[in-house]
Amino acid sequence: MVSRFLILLYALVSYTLFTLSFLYALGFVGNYVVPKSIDVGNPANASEAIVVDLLLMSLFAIQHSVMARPGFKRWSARLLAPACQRSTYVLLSSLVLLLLFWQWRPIPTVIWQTDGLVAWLLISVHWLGWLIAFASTHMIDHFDLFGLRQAVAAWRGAKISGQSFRTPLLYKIVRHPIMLGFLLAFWATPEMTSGHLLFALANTAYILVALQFEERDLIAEFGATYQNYRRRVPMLLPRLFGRRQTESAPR
Ligand SMILES: C[S@@+](CC[C@H](N)C(=O)[O-])C[C@H]1O[C@@H](n2cnc3c(N)ncnc32)[C@H](O)[C@@H]1O
Repeated sequence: MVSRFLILLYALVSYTLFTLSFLYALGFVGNYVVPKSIDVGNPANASEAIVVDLLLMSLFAIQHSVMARPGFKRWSARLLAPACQRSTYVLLSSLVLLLLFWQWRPIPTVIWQTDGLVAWLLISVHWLGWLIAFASTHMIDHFDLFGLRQAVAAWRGAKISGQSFRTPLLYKIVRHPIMLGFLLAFWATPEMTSGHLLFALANTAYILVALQFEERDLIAEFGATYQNYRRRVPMLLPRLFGRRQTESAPR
C-alpha cells in the first residue's frame, strides 16, 4: 500500500515538473513572461554561447534518446518498478530541460525581423505548433506518455499494459505530429536571432535523427502494421494533394 502510494506520488511530482517545464518552454522559445528566455539572459561572447548551448542541447538529446531505447528500458527494469519507469524518464527530461533554460546563453544578433501581417502570421503558426504538439499527445495517449497511467494502474493493482499503436486524427496526416508541432513552434518567429536559429537548427537535426531510432523501435514492436502505416502516411510534411488509400488504416 505504502509503495503503491509512493509510486503514485512520484508520478504526480514528475507530471507536475513536466507541466512546469512545458509551460516554461512556451515562454522560453517565444520570449514571453519568463525572466530568462532564448533571447534574454546572461550575456556571453558568441563562441562561449555556441559551445554552452550545444552542450545543453546535446545533454537533452542524449538523455532523451538513450533512455527511450528498449535496451535501456530492459536494463533499468532491474532497478526500477515498471510503474516508475516512464515517470523517471519524464522527471529526468524535465530536469534537463530546466537546466537548459537556466543555463542558456542568448546570441542576440538578429537574422530576420518582421512586423505587421507577416509577424502576426508567424506568431499564429508558432502557437499553432504548440497546440498541435500538445493536442497530439492526447491523440496517442497523453497520460501513458507522461507516466500517470502506469502509476494509476499500479495503485489499483492492475496490470500495466504495453504501448498500443494508434493513428487517430493528425496521425492520419503525418506520422509524427508532436515533432511537426515543435518544428513549427521553433521556426515560426517574427524575430529570429542567432541564438534562436542555433536552437531551431540543432533541434531540427536532433528530431530528424531521433525519429529514425523511434521508427526502428516501432517497426520492431508493431512489424507490418507500422511498415504499412509508413508507406501510406508521410513522416512530417503533410501531402498537399491526398493520395488514394489502398490499405485500411490501423486504429
Ligand atoms: C514523444 S512521443 C512522439 C510521438 C511521435 N513521434 C510524434 O511526433 O507524434 C514518443 C512515443 O510515442 C510513441 N509513438 C509514436 N507513434 C505512435 C503511434 N502512432 N501510436 C502510439 N504510440 C506512438 C513512441 O513509441 C514513443 O514511445
